[in-house]
Amino acid sequence: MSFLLKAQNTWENFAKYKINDYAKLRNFDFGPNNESSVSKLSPFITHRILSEYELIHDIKSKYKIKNSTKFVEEIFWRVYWKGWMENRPKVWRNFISENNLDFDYELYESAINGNTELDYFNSWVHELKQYNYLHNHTRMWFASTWIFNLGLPWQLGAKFFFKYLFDGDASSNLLSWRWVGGLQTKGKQYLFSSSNLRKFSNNRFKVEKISNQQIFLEESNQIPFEDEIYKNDMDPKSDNLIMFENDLHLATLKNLLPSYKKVFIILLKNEQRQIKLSESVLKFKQDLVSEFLEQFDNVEQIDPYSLENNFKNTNEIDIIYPGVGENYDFITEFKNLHQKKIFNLVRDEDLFAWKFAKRGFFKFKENIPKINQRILENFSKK
Ligand SMILES: Cc1cc2nc3c(=O)[nH]c(=O)nc-3n(C[C@H](O)[C@H](O)[C@H](O)COP(=O)(O)OP(=O)(O)OC[C@H]3O[C@@H](n4cnc5c(N)ncnc54)[C@H](O)[C@@H]3O)c2cc1C
Repeated sequence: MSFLLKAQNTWENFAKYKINDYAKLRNFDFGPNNESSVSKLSPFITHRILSEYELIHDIKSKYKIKNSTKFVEEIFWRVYWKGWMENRPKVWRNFISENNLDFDYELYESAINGNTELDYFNSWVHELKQYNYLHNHTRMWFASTWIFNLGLPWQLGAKFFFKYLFDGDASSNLLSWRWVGGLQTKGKQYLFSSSNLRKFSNNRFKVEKISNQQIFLEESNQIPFEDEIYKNDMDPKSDNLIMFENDLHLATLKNLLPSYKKVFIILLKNEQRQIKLSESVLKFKQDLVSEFLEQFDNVEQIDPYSLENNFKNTNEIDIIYPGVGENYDFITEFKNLHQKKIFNLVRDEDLFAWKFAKRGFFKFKENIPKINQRILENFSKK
């Protein structure tokens, strides 16, 4: 079965049979081999096999689901994190350039190998490596244990997640780790109790006491707002287009791509990444790209190293804007090295929603009805 079909089936099944219980059950992690209360759509949403906005549209117009507030809100957490990062891309740049971390290397090694004294933590490490996924509550417990119990740098935890998650995403991952650590909502750390762990793991993890160290993370530099991104739109400006594996949204790209002379897809290799990915994640990404390629005659995957050669005689290139993260860093470096002009194509719904993500989620949430309205308007034009 194709990934697109698998994604659509998973979504349909969830929307028809599970979304009603989502608010009640979403915090329970019943374990990787048990029926899940959450959608497990994140690997697809992260690569835009399904888009956040089409899910919202389906909920409102196709399935007409009434009891969906909590699920819609969670989808909007993703949109909010994306927007927050677009408004403050320096957070990503600081994260990538922070290489002088002071930590206990032996403890770090035992953490990433699942050999610590904490059985529950070890089991999450093995689960992450085996399934390339963790439930949201488990991600919160994991990050809290990593930072406050083991005393390891949050940046290394975020990189460890990137390496193994099929849904690894610059904004959701980084900002969630910062949120757990108390950097995102200043002074508000995420700590959990043994009773919380016992209840929401459905009695799988029974621990006497969760011990934490007194750790207070601080950020020395101010993080300025940036607004360059809002100068973009979705209109083609050149004859050639570059896209990346984290936006393969067939429904909205199928009309756009044939209008280009040539479209190139780039999937970065580990040598070109600041954060190295596991073989399984790279393979998953490659499989998604290969499936996408089959849909078009003028789309070709190219080796990132051959970019210079392919664009020897071209100065202007459009890209499907991949968001703050490794892909955008790569293309920015290429642009600067070879003096190219790059035009970012950014979707209207993204631009519309992101501008509300300058402060906390609760301010953003007040604007969800406006964003929903915009989604419905845009879908009715298509
Ligand atoms: C430390 C930490 C790291 C994380 N790293 C990532 C990451 O790299 N990529 C990623 O997509 N999510 C990340 N999340 C958010 C969240 O855990 C996952 O999106 C969710 O668990 C995916 O499972 P699901 O699709 O079954 O979620 P569901 O509960 O079914 O939610 C549906 C969709 O809503 C979005 N969503 C739900 N909860 C959140 C949330 N808290 N923040 C942002 N979006 C959310 C996702 O797109 C998800 O697929 C992280 C959370 C934490 C605490």
